[in-house]
Amino acid sequence: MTADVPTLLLMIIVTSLVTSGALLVLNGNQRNDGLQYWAGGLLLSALAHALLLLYGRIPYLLAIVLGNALLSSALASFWLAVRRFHGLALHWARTLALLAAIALLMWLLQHQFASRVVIMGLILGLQAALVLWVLRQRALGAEQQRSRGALLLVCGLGLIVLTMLLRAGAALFFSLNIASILQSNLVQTLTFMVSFLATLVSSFGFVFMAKERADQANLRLASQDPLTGAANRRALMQALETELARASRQHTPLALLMVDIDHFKRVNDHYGHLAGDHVLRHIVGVLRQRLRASDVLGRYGGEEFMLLLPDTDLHGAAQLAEQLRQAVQAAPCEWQGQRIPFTVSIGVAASADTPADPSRTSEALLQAADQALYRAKDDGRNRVALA
Ligand SMILES: Nc1nc2c(ncn2[C@@H]2O[C@H](COP(=O)(O)OP(=O)(O)OP(=O)(O)O)[C@@H](O)[C@H]2O)c(=O)[nH]1
Repeated sequence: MTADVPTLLLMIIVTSLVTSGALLVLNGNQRNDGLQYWAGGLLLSALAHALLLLYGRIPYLLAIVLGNALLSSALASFWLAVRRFHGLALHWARTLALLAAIALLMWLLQHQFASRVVIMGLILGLQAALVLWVLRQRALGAEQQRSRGALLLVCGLGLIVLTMLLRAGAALFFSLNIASILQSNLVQTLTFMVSFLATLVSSFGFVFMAKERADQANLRLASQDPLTGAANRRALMQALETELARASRQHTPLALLMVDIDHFKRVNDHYGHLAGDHVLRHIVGVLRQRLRASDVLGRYGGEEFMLLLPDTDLHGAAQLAEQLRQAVQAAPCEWQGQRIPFTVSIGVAASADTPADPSRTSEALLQAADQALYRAKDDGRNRVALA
């Protein structure tokens, strides 16, 4: 079964052009995730296939020498896109040297179709394998392991590697029985059919990867306090409900600490609001150093922070609260060469470990910790009070 090669080439050209245009519009000028390199690669691929399609009607130099160099530069552009996506250096000199070498080889092999097929098959296959190599190295990161986009991209690139190596092998060990790039046979049909599919699949994969990254960034923004980087109030409330449900299921205690900076207004009035902001970031750093990975720290509002301590009872939480109070006092904040001493008051509450306990609602726990905090303030500040 064979298909008309010029038709297949046209399909690749149109698909590459449309996808490239869509990517350029989608990307705008804002993002830096390599989409513009991928779009550039698709444009180069469209141009390369157009030149190959014109073989016989335009000079050999344009159709084959430039056509193959552009084909290789399309894959080089995909490689640059993936490197840019992962924040790796872009090796322009190596890329240009490869393209020059391909042009020279194609010129030297003017009358040897089979040799050209073998060499280009090997080069393009290896280039696609190089892109896979970058992805493999990065797959160790947590973000990539779960990425469905990366999986699609790997499938598309894998198809290119396989097809190009099979094409090179077919030309090397069997006769292709054709004399030009535009003639049809099984190998030609498979090559261009799979190239068409691989272009689509890998482009979808790369766009998904960019989208997944943007989604993650949005999720982070939606759950983070922009000033301190701690969880924001919305994320805190969500975590409180989740942890309460877990504590209830597993019959474990859950502690909640309300940490409030004492006389923070004076810090602002005396050192200025920027210094006040710096103190807020500083205290998050001090608190974080003493927490477990499962603890949740967030900014409840203004100069008030909330800490959720899973699997911790009132006694354990009170001990930690006292350590935190002392740590804050012992680590005054440095701001433009000045030391800004400050203290905190902490209210501690915990849900008991019996499922029927009425303190197992978020409102009850919050209210208890809040009341304890106000007692700590009333009793003179810089202290811990238990609910
Ligand atoms: N710099 C800065 N200040 C903030 C921010 N959010 C709230 N504040 C300030 O925090 C101060 C809170 O003041 P108060 O509620 O009177 O509390 P306090 O001065 O800490 O007194 P006590 O809590 O009673 O010890 C106000 O001056 C707010 O302007 C912020 O994001 N940055």
